[in-house]
Amino acid sequence: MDRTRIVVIAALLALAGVALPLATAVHLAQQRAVAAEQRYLQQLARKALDRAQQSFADARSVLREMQATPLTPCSDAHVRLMRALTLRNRNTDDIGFFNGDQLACTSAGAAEPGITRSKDDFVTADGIGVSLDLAPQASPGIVMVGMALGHYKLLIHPVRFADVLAEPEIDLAIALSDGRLLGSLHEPLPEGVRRLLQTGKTDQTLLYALERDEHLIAVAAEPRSRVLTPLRREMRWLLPLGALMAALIVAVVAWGLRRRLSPLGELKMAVARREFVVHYQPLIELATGRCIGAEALVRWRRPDGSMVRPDLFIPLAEDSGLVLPITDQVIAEVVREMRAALVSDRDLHIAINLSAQDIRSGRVLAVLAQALQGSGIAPQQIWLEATERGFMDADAARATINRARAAGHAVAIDDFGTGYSSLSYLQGFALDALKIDKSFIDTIGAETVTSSVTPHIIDMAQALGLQVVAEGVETQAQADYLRERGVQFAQGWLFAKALPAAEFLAFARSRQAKTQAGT
Ligand SMILES: Nc1nc2c(ncn2[C@@H]2O[C@H](COP(=O)(O)O[C@H]3[C@@H](O)[C@H](n4cnc5c(=O)[nH]c(N)nc54)O[C@@H]3COP(=O)(O)O)[C@@H](O)[C@H]2O)c(=O)[nH]1
Repeated sequence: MDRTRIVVIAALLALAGVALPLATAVHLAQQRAVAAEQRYLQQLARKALDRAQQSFADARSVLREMQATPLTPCSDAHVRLMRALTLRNRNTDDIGFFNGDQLACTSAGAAEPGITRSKDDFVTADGIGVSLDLAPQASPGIVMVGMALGHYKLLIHPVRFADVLAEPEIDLAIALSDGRLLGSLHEPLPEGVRRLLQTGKTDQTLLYALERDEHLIAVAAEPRSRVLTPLRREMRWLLPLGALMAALIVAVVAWGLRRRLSPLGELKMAVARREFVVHYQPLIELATGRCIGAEALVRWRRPDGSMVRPDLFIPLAEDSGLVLPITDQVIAEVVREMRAALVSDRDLHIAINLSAQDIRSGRVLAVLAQALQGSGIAPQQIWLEATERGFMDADAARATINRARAAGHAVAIDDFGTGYSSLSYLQGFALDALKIDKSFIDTIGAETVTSSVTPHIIDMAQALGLQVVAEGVETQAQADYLRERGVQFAQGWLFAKALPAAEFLAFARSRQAKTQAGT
């Protein structure tokens, strides 16, 4: 994935990371505010139902007391008792005694003649007859609820059934289970609440709670706009929390982006995606001009097709330990690309660069053995190169070199002369070849201080029985000089740069053809 795509994805993630917690905070605040209001309405509805049940219970006990009195109906004492009970009981507004269906007297005294008893709308399980919407002749314009037992009927003002302390915007109402209104806190009752009592449903503008018992339904309702107050309260703490979460997500995204776009992050991804390719720099036998093999040189091919030179990422790969999987990928590529050529030409070899860590751990040998298994490539056809840095841990290096050679590989010391090791130090290691660094080859023919070192390195290497490879040969004069001094092999731009597999194989074939033709 290229940098632009990564940045775009990170920006989208950051945007989502801001939007999501903020939207969640608002949504949560809304839910909590609605739930809080709902709970409050539920409490009010419960209280209203309790209040209505209390009204019924009080009425029932007054009626029973009157039923039980031995006083002569409508006598002074009887009327006094009815008045006393009316005054004492705040759920009773008037009591009447009926002779047959004619009202004989009330708590106010003898009744006007001709007032007949109205019919009950329903009878409770304990025999109390309830009549709604009574219009007593004694108090015109007022609608009352009547409750009757035997000869007695008492009147209750409807507001007593829902007489609960609540804010003015809240509507409280009590109805019979069939929806007929018994009483409400405010008059007139809004249409939405009336519909709610009758159908159990209403529009979205109301927030409400219902409570029921066997006979009654209590409703508490308020306009949905009232939620704004608790909503603001919830937002005061949830929004900062959402903002904090958003900031955290943005910080994590920014951190991830920095990591991902850091050179190490990019290299890790490259390893995971196996973005490494191998080029092959031909190795020439100076005496014959024949191509006897190649050095495998890794390149990092970025998703946009650009190639990154190894000296730009190998040091980071070595510092981070990523060089180990990179070596593994180089081995796999060499086997995949060179298998056929190596099997058909047993004189051909490929040299693979090992890092200091590969040499120290020695695990690369198992990886190599497994890659070669069944490939038909002879271990002798794979040379291993290590720089002087790989020899710092002498015991580990010695063990790895010995195991590599025992497996059949030739081992060369690379970039010789650039480190601190001397030829005598190298005597302690069983090596096959020494590659003289380009910086020494560059001095050939030039009158520099280090010019005299190059023939000395060649002589000492030969004395130690090592094959000598000259690196970075760029001129024919250098090649001639090296051949005259007995250096067997050379590589460098004089012959060819590092080439992709197919080009290298074509180069090797044409070189073979030329040497066979004797040119
Ligand atoms: N651990 C591993 N290290 C590796 C691997 N592949 C490469 N490397 C190391 O990276 C360094 C740079 O390599 P590269 O850019 O490929 O350069 C090589 C040649 O292209 C260059 N060269 C060869 N001939 C000439 C020449 O005539 N002139 C000139 N200016 N440059 C030339 O030299 C590099 C080869 O170096 P060496 O390995 O020392 O033979 C380099 O240190 C590589 O070792 C890998 O797979 N693993």
